[in-house]
Amino acid sequence: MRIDVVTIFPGYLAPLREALLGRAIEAGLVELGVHDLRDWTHDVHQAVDDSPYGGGPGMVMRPQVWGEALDAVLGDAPARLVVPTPAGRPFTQATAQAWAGEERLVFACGRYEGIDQRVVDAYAQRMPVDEVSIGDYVLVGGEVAVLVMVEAVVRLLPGVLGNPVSAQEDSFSDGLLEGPAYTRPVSWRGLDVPDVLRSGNHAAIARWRRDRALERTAARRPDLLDALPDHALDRTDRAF
Ligand SMILES: Nc1cc(-c2ccc3ccn(Cc4ccc(CN5CCCC5)cc4)c3c2)n[nH]1
Repeated sequence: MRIDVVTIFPGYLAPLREALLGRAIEAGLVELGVHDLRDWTHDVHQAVDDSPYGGGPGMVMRPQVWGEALDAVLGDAPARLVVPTPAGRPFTQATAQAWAGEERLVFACGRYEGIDQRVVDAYAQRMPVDEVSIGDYVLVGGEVAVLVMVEAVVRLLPGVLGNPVSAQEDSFSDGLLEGPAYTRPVSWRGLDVPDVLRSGNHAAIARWRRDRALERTAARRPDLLDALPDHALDRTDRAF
């Protein structure tokens, strides 16, 4: 997979070259290009923003600069264009799974109050364009959202995770939050590991883990429980 990011703050994307993702890039599992939007300005001030038509607070990013940058970065290769925005469709694990199958992702990081809508509209005429939100809170720009989304997608690529089974067993994969996890020591600051986890009784352990996941999901994310298809809960599960 090739990933390109266009931003006025390329340094914000430096963490993508660290640790697991950095190793995936070095291993050639993913290619990453980070591009400074200002490279496509032609004025001495390198202006990328202007006042909003119709008034309103802040500034909007100019379409011309974005058009030159995206034309240059995209070239002729097909790609999915991703534009983070507070007004986007929710980015979920399902989105990450879907994008993990893409040959190419190009991320357009806005700043100010966002990017002139015609940039999305123009590229949507010739490629898939997703306006996505990573949560119901307002960031200062798209860069942090891109860090989140790239990490969620790249960890799903074959060969990236040391223990691939965990990508399948991710929380949200069975529709529930994952329950508590424990490791040594068996007792720590007066708190003990639940006996069942040391019993060797794998059926009991699986039941206990599912019960904790249901309990936690009911307490923290009842919306996920409501969204579960009927067959997903067995009679024992329905106690929660
Ligand atoms: N999930 C998520 C994604 C983002 C995000 C992504 C890209 C950009 C580019 C610029 N901004 C700042 C920003 C500030 C204010 C407004 C104006 N809107 C009016 C009412 C609520 C806000 C829009 C945009 C981004 C923010 N934030 N949160």
